[in-house]
Amino acid sequence: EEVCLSDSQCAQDLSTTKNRFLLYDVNPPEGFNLRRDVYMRFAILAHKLKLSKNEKLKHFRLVLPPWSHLYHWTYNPNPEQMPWGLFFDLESLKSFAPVIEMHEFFNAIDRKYSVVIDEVYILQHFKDMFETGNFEDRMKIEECRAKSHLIYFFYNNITSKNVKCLSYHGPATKLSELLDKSPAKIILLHHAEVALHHMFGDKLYWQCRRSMRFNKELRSIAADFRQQFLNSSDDLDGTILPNRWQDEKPHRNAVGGPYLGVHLRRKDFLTGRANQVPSVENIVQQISEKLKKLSLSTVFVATDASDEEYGDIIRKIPPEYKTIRYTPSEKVKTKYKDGGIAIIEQIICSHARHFIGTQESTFSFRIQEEREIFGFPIKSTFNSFCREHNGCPQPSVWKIVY
Ligand SMILES: C[C@@H]1O[C@H](OP(=O)(O)OP(=O)(O)OC[C@H]2O[C@@H](n3cnc4c(=O)[nH]c(N)nc43)[C@H](O)[C@@H]2O)[C@@H](O)[C@H](O)[C@@H]1O
Repeated sequence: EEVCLSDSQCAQDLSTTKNRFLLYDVNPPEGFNLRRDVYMRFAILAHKLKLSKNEKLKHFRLVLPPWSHLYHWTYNPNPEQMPWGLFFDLESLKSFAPVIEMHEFFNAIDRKYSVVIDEVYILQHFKDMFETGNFEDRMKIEECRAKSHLIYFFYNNITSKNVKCLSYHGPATKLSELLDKSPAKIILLHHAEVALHHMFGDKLYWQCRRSMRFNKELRSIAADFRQQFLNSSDDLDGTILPNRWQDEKPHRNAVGGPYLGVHLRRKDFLTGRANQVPSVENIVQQISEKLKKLSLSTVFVATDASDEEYGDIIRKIPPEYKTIRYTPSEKVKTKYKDGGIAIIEQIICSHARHFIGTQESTFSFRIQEEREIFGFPIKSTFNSFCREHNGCPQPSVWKIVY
């Protein structure tokens, strides 16, 4: 089903008159791992549209917004549009929902030099939602409240003459009502993060999540690093998964490599959430206690901390413990950039015997989900560093469901 063998054949398949295209974009300052969550809301919508009996809805393709100008990433020299296939296993994504890369969309509509989007909807919250306490699912075209400068994925050959603001409250799947009424072939939803999950944490949610496998080369770079520096391999750690996510079965017998994995979110969290992030001394103390308790001697640190702060951590860790951080080669840096490096660090944390993350960081949440897929004991996964003075709230336990 839906297999095309060459680019031109794929483009031909996509350009059939029945096909419609749904594009979406997210609030610019949002980071990579929140964007992954927004993807799931829309992949689940696309999955449901494909199963629909309604001729107007069943031929929708969800166009993946290229990665560009991310607030947390450094670019050298100029930001470019990176496709999803650089970070994820595209075949795996496509086996859950009818998604296509932006370049597949360009080929399909055969308007390479200028793309006109039929209808653009900028999603916004209802103004009165919190005042009136009306949290019913609803949508209504209203005046635009925020001045939104549309950037169209940083392409200068995409435009639209038809831009409206849509006040919205409800799950992304409710947008099928809008898509059903609209005659448009190409629709863009901006501020897509306003639309919520259809159902957070149910079977469909986890199917979608399991289909989000990382690109094979990134997985293999992480595996080599684990093997070389952490004495960790899927064989020994009990983290072998079937080739296809569809063949995964419920299990909870993963052991993990002989190291503690930690995620220390610093940078903008140091200022934006100053009362939440512990000091280096405090972190070192929590790591040392945990290593001792688990009889481990190695900690792998995933972090966006400066070299200076990381150096401080290394200096303060007691000498009987080894601290390891992933340092990418020039080749990895050039090809995968900040996004790929962060993913490699996430994969390494996902394979640790025990994990401690940063409170309220979606980067840490995604690692927790990955560990649920690998089948780790709950206790080894849902842990956050305690705050300096403000107690020790722990993350919600969202168990995998099959
Ligand atoms: C303040 C908020 O923070 C939220 O961040 P949060 O949930 O941690 O999760 P992310 O959005 O993924 O974190 C921001 C970015 O920082 C880098 N980063 C964070 N931790 C690490 C790490 O351990 N290693 C490496 N290599 N890179 C890291 C990475 O590029 C990541 O995508 C944002 O999503 C929101 O949009 C908002 O900005």
